[in-house]
Amino acid sequence: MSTITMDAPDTALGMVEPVLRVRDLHVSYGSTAALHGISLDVHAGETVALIGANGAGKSTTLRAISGLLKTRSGSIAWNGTSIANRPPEEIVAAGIAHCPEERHVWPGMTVEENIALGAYLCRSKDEVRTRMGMAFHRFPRLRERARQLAGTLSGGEQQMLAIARALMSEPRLLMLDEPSLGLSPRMAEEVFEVVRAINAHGVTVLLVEQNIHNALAVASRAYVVKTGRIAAARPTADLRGDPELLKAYLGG
Ligand SMILES: Nc1ncnc2c1ncn2[C@@H]1O[C@H](COP(=O)(O)OP(=O)(O)OP(=O)(O)O)[C@@H](O)[C@H]1O
Repeated sequence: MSTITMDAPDTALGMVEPVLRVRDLHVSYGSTAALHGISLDVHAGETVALIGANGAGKSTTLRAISGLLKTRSGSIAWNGTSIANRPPEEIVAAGIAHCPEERHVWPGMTVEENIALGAYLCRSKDEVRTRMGMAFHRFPRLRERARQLAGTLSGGEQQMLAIARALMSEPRLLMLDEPSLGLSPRMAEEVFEVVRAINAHGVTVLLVEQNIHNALAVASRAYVVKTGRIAAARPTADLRGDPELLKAYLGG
């Protein structure tokens, strides 16, 4: 397996300026290094997956992009502007939303109240109402349960709720961390249908997913993350059609 050189275009998209450009990113938890030079590009309108074993550094990469973790070195550019180490709320305002692995819905609050939490950047009640209407239009199942406590929703519904809340900031890039975690295959398929629909509406998606089948089905390109580094960058069609290649990257 060869390590790719990120300055060389890894697809035909390499000729187009990416909306998100990460270069040589190093991140540590205290004195323990987790990322050892991650580089990746995401282009407008793409769905890109980060795949790899547990502990490879996928979630850490998303957390650094969304400003939840400080970077030690390297760069993160969003539409050509550096966002590395900016406060998370500034990054949300710039158009990047992060739906973390732990869904973090507030169980004692209603569905409606949980969604409204995503609207903290809205300037008026009217704006909140309009975006709430759009959220309920997109997620009719949540509309039916608007007054229900979030803690009473199924795992899949809670995931939809977390996505609906993230969309309240009207992001241009939605980062999803393990959206199918703990869901039944049917529920996971529903969540991925939602992801496809969001992407079809022009939102770029960066996805971390342990379920390789789901990741390769929804994304057009994938980065394989291995011990804090990018081991490969491939169109998902290549990986779908070549189980041996996938095995070589992911180790079985
Ligand atoms: N809060 C933390 N404190 C200390 N080390 C951490 C913390 N979170 C992650 N790590 C370490 O950082 C490395 C990368 O972890 P990360 O969670 O980014 O991996 P991942 O690829 O997302 O895997 P998973 O699917 O298990 O979440 C691992 O060695 C992990 O143990």
